Amino acid sequence: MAEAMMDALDAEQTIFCPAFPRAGRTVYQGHLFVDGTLLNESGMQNHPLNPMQDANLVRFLARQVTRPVGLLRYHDLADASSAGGSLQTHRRDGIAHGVIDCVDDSQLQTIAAAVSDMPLLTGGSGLARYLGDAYRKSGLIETHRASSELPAISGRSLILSGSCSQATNQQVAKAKSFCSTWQLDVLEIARDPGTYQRRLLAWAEASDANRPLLIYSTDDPEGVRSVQQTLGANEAAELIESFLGKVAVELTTDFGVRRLIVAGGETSGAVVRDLGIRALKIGPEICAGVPWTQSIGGPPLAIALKSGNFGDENFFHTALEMLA
Ligand SMILES: Nc1ncnc2c1ncn2[C@@H]1O[C@H](COP(=O)(O)OP(=O)(O)O)[C@@H](O)[C@H]1O
Ligand SMILES: O=C(O)[C@H](O)C(=O)COP(=O)(O)O
Repeated sequence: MAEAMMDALDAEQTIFCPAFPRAGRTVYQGHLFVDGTLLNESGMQNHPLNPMQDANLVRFLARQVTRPVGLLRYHDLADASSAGGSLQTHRRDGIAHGVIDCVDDSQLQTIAAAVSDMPLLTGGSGLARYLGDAYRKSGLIETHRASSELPAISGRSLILSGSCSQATNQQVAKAKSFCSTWQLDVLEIARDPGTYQRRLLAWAEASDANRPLLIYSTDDPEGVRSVQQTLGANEAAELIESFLGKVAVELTTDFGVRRLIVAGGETSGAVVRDLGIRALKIGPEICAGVPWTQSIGGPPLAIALKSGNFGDENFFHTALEMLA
Protein backbone atom coordinates (compact mmCIF):
# COMPACT_ATOMS: atom_id res chain seq x y z
CA MET A 1 0.00 0.00 0.00
CA ALA A 2 2.72 2.48 1.00
CA GLU A 3 4.73 1.71 -2.15
CA ALA A 4 1.67 2.16 -4.38
CA MET A 5 1.03 5.53 -2.75
CA MET A 6 4.70 6.52 -3.06
CA ASP A 7 4.51 5.78 -6.79
CA ALA A 8 1.33 7.80 -7.16
CA LEU A 9 2.88 10.74 -5.27
CA ASP A 10 6.33 10.43 -6.83
CA ALA A 11 7.81 10.06 -3.32
CA GLU A 12 11.30 8.58 -2.93
CA GLN A 13 11.05 8.13 0.81
CA THR A 14 8.57 7.70 3.64
CA ILE A 15 8.70 7.02 7.38
CA PHE A 16 6.82 4.46 9.47
CA CYS A 17 5.97 5.95 12.85
CA PRO A 18 3.34 4.04 14.84
CA ALA A 19 4.61 5.42 18.18
CA PHE A 20 2.23 7.22 20.55
CA PRO A 21 4.12 7.41 23.85
CA ARG A 22 1.30 9.21 25.73
CA ALA A 23 -0.87 6.16 24.96
CA GLY A 24 1.91 3.71 25.88
CA ARG A 25 3.03 2.92 22.28
CA THR A 26 6.80 3.34 21.91
CA VAL A 27 9.37 2.21 19.36
CA TYR A 28 12.95 1.49 20.42
CA GLN A 29 15.66 -0.10 18.26
CA GLY A 30 12.90 -0.71 15.74
CA HIS A 31 10.77 -2.75 18.16
CA LEU A 32 7.19 -1.73 19.01
CA PHE A 33 6.18 -1.84 22.67
CA VAL A 34 2.68 -1.52 24.20
CA ASP A 35 2.87 -0.23 27.78
CA GLY A 36 6.47 -1.44 27.98
CA THR A 37 5.71 -4.95 26.66
CA LEU A 38 6.81 -6.16 23.23
CA LEU A 39 3.89 -6.01 20.78
CA ASN A 40 3.94 -9.78 20.25
CA GLU A 41 3.49 -10.35 24.00
CA SER A 42 0.94 -7.58 24.58
CA GLY A 43 -2.24 -9.53 23.74
CA MET A 44 -2.19 -8.24 20.16
CA GLN A 45 -0.59 -11.55 19.09
CA ASN A 46 -4.19 -12.84 19.32
CA HIS A 47 -5.76 -10.20 17.06
CA PRO A 48 -8.61 -11.81 15.06
CA LEU A 49 -7.53 -10.41 11.68
CA ASN A 50 -3.90 -9.40 12.06
CA PRO A 51 -2.17 -11.50 14.73
CA MET A 52 0.85 -9.34 15.64
CA GLN A 53 3.57 -11.91 16.18
CA ASP A 54 6.70 -9.90 15.41
CA ALA A 55 7.53 -6.67 17.24
CA ASN A 56 10.56 -6.01 15.02
CA LEU A 57 9.09 -3.46 12.61
CA VAL A 58 12.11 -3.39 10.27
CA ARG A 59 11.96 -7.14 9.74
CA PHE A 60 8.17 -7.19 9.53
CA LEU A 61 8.02 -4.36 7.01
CA ALA A 62 10.86 -5.77 4.89
CA ARG A 63 8.71 -8.85 4.19
CA GLN A 64 6.01 -6.66 2.64
CA VAL A 65 7.88 -4.18 0.45
CA THR A 66 10.21 -4.29 -2.55
CA ARG A 67 12.48 -1.35 -1.66
CA PRO A 68 15.06 -1.16 1.17
CA VAL A 69 13.95 -0.62 4.77
CA GLY A 70 16.11 1.22 7.32
CA LEU A 71 15.93 2.34 10.93
CA LEU A 72 16.21 5.89 12.25
CA ARG A 73 17.56 5.22 15.69
CA TYR A 74 16.79 6.99 18.93
CA HIS A 75 20.21 8.72 19.08
CA ASP A 76 19.74 10.15 15.54
CA LEU A 77 16.68 12.08 16.63
CA ALA A 78 18.01 14.57 19.17
CA ASP A 79 16.47 17.52 17.28
CA ALA A 80 14.76 18.29 13.97
CA SER A 81 18.04 19.04 12.19
CA SER A 82 19.76 15.77 13.20
CA ALA A 83 16.55 13.87 12.34
CA GLY A 84 16.49 15.72 8.99
CA GLY A 85 20.19 14.84 8.44
CA SER A 86 19.51 11.14 9.10
CA LEU A 87 16.60 11.18 6.69
CA GLN A 88 18.83 12.75 4.04
CA THR A 89 21.43 10.03 4.58
CA HIS A 90 18.71 7.41 4.11
CA ARG A 91 17.57 9.14 0.92
CA ARG A 92 21.13 9.25 -0.41
CA ASP A 93 21.57 5.54 0.36
CA GLY A 94 18.33 4.64 -1.44
CA ILE A 95 16.47 3.61 1.74
CA ALA A 96 12.85 4.20 0.79
CA HIS A 97 11.22 3.09 4.05
CA GLY A 98 12.42 4.43 7.41
CA VAL A 99 11.10 2.86 10.60
CA ILE A 100 11.60 5.49 13.27
CA ASP A 101 12.36 5.09 16.99
CA CYS A 102 10.33 7.23 19.36
CA VAL A 103 9.98 6.92 23.12
CA ASP A 104 8.41 10.19 24.21
CA ASP A 105 6.01 12.77 22.86
CA SER A 106 8.66 15.47 22.49
CA GLN A 107 10.32 13.20 19.92
CA LEU A 108 7.07 13.06 17.98
CA GLN A 109 7.24 16.84 17.77
CA THR A 110 10.84 16.63 16.50
CA ILE A 111 9.89 13.98 13.95
CA ALA A 112 6.86 15.97 12.75
CA ALA A 113 9.08 18.99 12.14
CA ALA A 114 11.66 16.90 10.25
CA VAL A 115 9.11 15.25 7.93
CA SER A 116 6.80 18.18 7.23
CA ASP A 117 7.94 18.32 3.57
CA MET A 118 7.33 14.61 2.88
CA PRO A 119 4.33 13.91 0.62
CA LEU A 120 3.60 10.56 2.30
CA LEU A 121 3.86 9.59 5.96
CA THR A 122 2.91 6.25 7.44
CA GLY A 123 2.06 5.98 11.10
CA GLY A 124 -0.47 6.41 13.86
CA SER A 125 -2.49 9.19 15.39
CA GLY A 126 0.40 10.04 17.77
CA LEU A 127 2.40 11.64 14.96
CA ALA A 128 -0.69 13.21 13.40
CA ARG A 129 -1.24 15.11 16.66
CA TYR A 130 1.93 17.15 15.96
CA LEU A 131 1.68 17.56 12.19
CA GLY A 132 -0.75 20.49 12.33
CA ASP A 133 1.79 22.65 14.18
CA ALA A 134 4.64 21.49 11.94
CA TYR A 135 2.63 22.33 8.79
CA ARG A 136 1.63 25.69 10.25
CA LYS A 137 5.28 26.53 11.04
CA SER A 138 6.40 25.64 7.53
CA GLY A 139 3.55 27.70 6.02
CA LEU A 140 1.75 24.72 4.48
CA ILE A 141 -1.55 25.46 6.25
CA GLU A 142 -3.10 28.57 7.78
CA THR A 143 -2.85 29.33 11.48
CA HIS A 144 -6.61 29.11 12.12
CA ARG A 145 -7.41 26.99 15.19
CA ALA A 146 -10.92 25.65 15.87
CA SER A 147 -12.00 25.32 19.49
CA SER A 148 -12.41 21.76 20.70
CA GLU A 149 -15.93 21.46 22.12
CA LEU A 150 -18.02 18.52 23.24
CA PRO A 151 -20.76 17.79 20.71
CA ALA A 152 -24.02 19.26 22.08
CA ILE A 153 -26.17 16.34 20.99
CA SER A 154 -28.68 14.60 23.22
CA GLY A 155 -30.44 11.30 22.66
CA ARG A 156 -29.99 7.62 23.35
CA SER A 157 -26.49 6.17 23.81
CA LEU A 158 -25.23 3.09 21.99
CA ILE A 159 -21.93 1.20 22.31
CA LEU A 160 -21.06 -1.12 19.42
CA SER A 161 -18.02 -3.27 20.04
CA GLY A 162 -16.32 -5.50 17.48
CA SER A 163 -12.85 -5.25 19.01
CA CYS A 164 -11.49 -8.36 20.72
CA SER A 165 -8.43 -6.73 22.28
CA GLN A 166 -7.65 -7.22 25.96
CA ALA A 167 -8.58 -3.63 26.80
CA THR A 168 -11.96 -3.90 25.06
CA ASN A 169 -12.75 -7.20 26.77
CA GLN A 170 -12.22 -5.48 30.13
CA GLN A 171 -14.21 -2.40 29.08
CA VAL A 172 -17.16 -4.50 27.89
CA ALA A 173 -17.13 -6.52 31.13
CA LYS A 174 -17.29 -3.26 33.15
CA ALA A 175 -19.99 -1.67 30.99
CA LYS A 176 -22.43 -4.53 31.58
CA SER A 177 -23.25 -3.00 34.99
CA PHE A 178 -24.79 0.17 33.53
CA CYS A 179 -25.92 -0.86 30.02
CA SER A 180 -28.65 -3.01 28.49
CA THR A 181 -26.43 -5.65 26.96
CA TRP A 182 -26.60 -7.97 23.94
CA GLN A 183 -23.76 -10.32 23.01
CA LEU A 184 -23.90 -11.23 19.32
CA ASP A 185 -24.11 -14.90 18.43
CA VAL A 186 -21.95 -14.84 15.33
CA LEU A 187 -22.94 -18.31 14.13
CA GLU A 188 -26.62 -17.39 14.41
CA ILE A 189 -25.98 -14.26 12.32
CA ALA A 190 -24.29 -16.42 9.70
CA ARG A 191 -27.29 -18.78 9.64
CA ASP A 192 -30.01 -16.14 9.25
CA PRO A 193 -28.92 -12.50 9.49
CA GLY A 194 -32.37 -11.02 8.77
CA THR A 195 -34.16 -12.91 11.55
CA TYR A 196 -31.30 -12.24 13.97
CA GLN A 197 -31.39 -8.51 13.23
CA ARG A 198 -35.17 -8.37 13.81
CA ARG A 199 -34.74 -10.11 17.19
CA LEU A 200 -32.03 -7.68 18.19
CA LEU A 201 -34.08 -4.64 17.20
CA ALA A 202 -37.12 -5.95 19.09
CA TRP A 203 -34.91 -6.30 22.17
CA ALA A 204 -33.58 -2.73 21.71
CA GLU A 205 -37.14 -1.41 21.43
CA ALA A 206 -38.23 -3.18 24.62
CA SER A 207 -35.15 -2.15 26.62
CA ASP A 208 -35.04 0.58 29.28
CA ALA A 209 -34.77 3.87 27.33
CA ASN A 210 -32.70 5.42 30.13
CA ARG A 211 -29.88 2.91 29.90
CA PRO A 212 -27.22 2.91 27.18
CA LEU A 213 -27.32 -0.05 24.77
CA LEU A 214 -24.22 -2.24 24.52
CA ILE A 215 -24.08 -4.61 21.54
CA TYR A 216 -20.89 -6.58 21.13
CA SER A 217 -19.14 -9.45 19.39
CA THR A 218 -16.09 -8.90 21.62
CA ASP A 219 -14.76 -12.23 22.81
CA ASP A 220 -11.64 -13.84 24.27
CA PRO A 221 -9.09 -15.57 21.97
CA GLU A 222 -10.74 -18.97 22.48
CA GLY A 223 -14.20 -17.70 21.49
CA VAL A 224 -12.75 -15.95 18.44
CA ARG A 225 -10.89 -19.10 17.36
CA SER A 226 -14.00 -21.21 17.62
CA VAL A 227 -16.01 -18.81 15.40
CA GLN A 228 -13.13 -18.59 12.93
CA GLN A 229 -12.80 -22.37 12.70
CA THR A 230 -16.43 -22.58 11.58
CA LEU A 231 -16.68 -19.49 9.36
CA GLY A 232 -13.10 -18.55 8.43
CA ALA A 233 -11.34 -15.47 9.88
CA ASN A 234 -12.04 -13.03 7.05
CA GLU A 235 -15.58 -14.27 6.52
CA ALA A 236 -16.38 -13.88 10.24
CA ALA A 237 -14.88 -10.39 10.30
CA GLU A 238 -16.82 -9.24 7.25
CA LEU A 239 -20.04 -10.71 8.57
CA ILE A 240 -19.70 -8.99 11.95
CA GLU A 241 -18.61 -5.67 10.49
CA SER A 242 -21.46 -5.51 8.02
CA PHE A 243 -23.96 -6.63 10.68
CA LEU A 244 -22.82 -3.94 13.13
CA GLY A 245 -22.96 -1.37 10.31
CA LYS A 246 -26.60 -2.27 9.61
CA VAL A 247 -27.47 -2.18 13.30
CA ALA A 248 -25.93 1.30 13.59
CA VAL A 249 -28.04 2.52 10.69
CA GLU A 250 -31.27 1.05 12.12
CA LEU A 251 -30.71 2.32 15.64
CA THR A 252 -29.78 5.84 14.56
CA THR A 253 -32.64 6.03 12.08
CA ASP A 254 -35.58 4.64 14.07
CA PHE A 255 -34.55 4.26 17.71
CA GLY A 256 -33.37 7.72 18.74
CA VAL A 257 -29.68 6.85 19.13
CA ARG A 258 -27.65 10.06 18.90
CA ARG A 259 -24.57 9.19 20.97
CA LEU A 260 -22.49 6.39 19.57
CA ILE A 261 -19.26 4.74 20.71
CA VAL A 262 -17.64 2.17 18.43
CA ALA A 263 -14.84 -0.06 19.71
CA GLY A 264 -12.44 -1.47 17.11
CA GLY A 265 -10.59 0.13 14.21
CA GLU A 266 -11.99 -2.08 11.42
CA THR A 267 -15.38 -2.06 13.10
CA SER A 268 -15.35 1.75 13.26
CA GLY A 269 -14.52 1.94 9.55
CA ALA A 270 -17.48 -0.27 8.67
CA VAL A 271 -19.92 1.61 10.91
CA VAL A 272 -18.85 5.05 9.73
CA ARG A 273 -19.05 3.94 6.09
CA ASP A 274 -22.55 2.49 6.49
CA LEU A 275 -23.77 5.60 8.33
CA GLY A 276 -22.57 7.75 5.42
CA ILE A 277 -20.38 9.93 7.66
CA ARG A 278 -17.94 11.89 5.48
CA ALA A 279 -15.89 13.72 8.13
CA LEU A 280 -15.67 14.29 11.86
CA LYS A 281 -15.31 17.47 13.88
CA ILE A 282 -12.79 16.60 16.59
CA GLY A 283 -13.76 17.44 20.19
CA PRO A 284 -12.08 16.89 23.57
CA GLU A 285 -10.19 13.68 24.36
CA ILE A 286 -11.83 10.93 26.40
CA CYS A 287 -8.44 9.25 26.85
CA ALA A 288 -5.12 9.56 25.03
CA GLY A 289 -5.87 9.17 21.32
CA VAL A 290 -9.67 8.91 21.54
CA PRO A 291 -11.72 12.11 21.24
CA TRP A 292 -15.45 12.73 21.18
CA THR A 293 -16.32 13.92 17.72
CA GLN A 294 -19.34 15.18 15.86
CA SER A 295 -20.41 13.64 12.54
CA ILE A 296 -20.33 15.65 9.34
CA GLY A 297 -22.51 13.95 6.72
CA GLY A 298 -24.87 11.15 7.75
CA PRO A 299 -27.09 11.51 10.83
CA PRO A 300 -26.09 14.19 13.40
CA LEU A 301 -24.23 12.15 16.00
CA ALA A 302 -21.83 12.49 18.88
CA ILE A 303 -19.46 9.70 17.97
CA ALA A 304 -16.32 8.24 19.57
CA LEU A 305 -14.18 5.71 17.67
CA LYS A 306 -11.86 3.73 19.92
CA SER A 307 -8.93 1.75 18.54
CA GLY A 308 -8.86 -1.70 20.13
CA ASN A 309 -6.39 -1.50 22.96
CA PHE A 310 -6.90 2.14 23.93
CA GLY A 311 -8.47 3.34 27.18
CA ASP A 312 -8.70 1.99 30.73
CA GLU A 313 -11.42 -0.39 31.92
CA ASN A 314 -13.85 2.48 32.68
CA PHE A 315 -13.53 3.97 29.20
CA PHE A 316 -17.21 3.60 28.18
CA HIS A 317 -18.48 5.05 31.46
CA THR A 318 -16.01 7.96 31.34
CA ALA A 319 -17.00 8.72 27.75
CA LEU A 320 -20.74 8.78 28.41
CA GLU A 321 -20.32 10.76 31.65
CA MET A 322 -18.55 13.50 29.70
CA LEU A 323 -21.74 14.07 27.70
CA ALA A 324 -24.10 13.78 30.69
N1 LIG B 1 -16.32 -12.97 18.10
C1 LIG B 1 -15.57 -12.74 17.01
N2 LIG B 1 -15.06 -13.76 16.30
C2 LIG B 1 -14.29 -13.54 15.21
N3 LIG B 1 -13.97 -12.30 14.73
C3 LIG B 1 -14.46 -11.25 15.41
C4 LIG B 1 -15.27 -11.43 16.57
N4 LIG B 1 -15.63 -10.20 17.02
C5 LIG B 1 -15.07 -9.32 16.19
N5 LIG B 1 -14.36 -9.93 15.22
C6 LIG B 1 -13.61 -9.26 14.13
O1 LIG B 1 -12.33 -8.94 14.66
C7 LIG B 1 -11.85 -7.75 14.05
C8 LIG B 1 -11.40 -6.79 15.16
O2 LIG B 1 -10.72 -5.75 14.55
P1 LIG B 1 -10.96 -4.23 14.90
O3 LIG B 1 -12.41 -3.86 14.79
O4 LIG B 1 -9.99 -3.45 14.07
O5 LIG B 1 -10.56 -4.13 16.44
P2 LIG B 1 -9.17 -3.62 17.07
O6 LIG B 1 -9.21 -2.13 17.03
O7 LIG B 1 -9.20 -4.21 18.44
O8 LIG B 1 -8.05 -4.14 16.22
C9 LIG B 1 -12.99 -7.19 13.23
O9 LIG B 1 -12.78 -7.47 11.86
C10 LIG B 1 -14.20 -7.95 13.76
O10 LIG B 1 -15.24 -8.06 12.82
O1 LIG C 1 -3.75 -0.48 20.16
C1 LIG C 1 -3.42 0.29 19.26
O2 LIG C 1 -2.32 0.90 19.24
C2 LIG C 1 -4.46 0.55 18.22
O3 LIG C 1 -5.27 -0.56 17.99
C3 LIG C 1 -4.09 1.25 16.98
O4 LIG C 1 -4.10 0.66 15.92
C4 LIG C 1 -3.79 2.65 17.14
O5 LIG C 1 -3.75 3.33 15.92
P1 LIG C 1 -3.78 4.92 15.92
O6 LIG C 1 -3.70 5.32 14.50
O7 LIG C 1 -2.60 5.40 16.71
O8 LIG C 1 -5.09 5.33 16.57
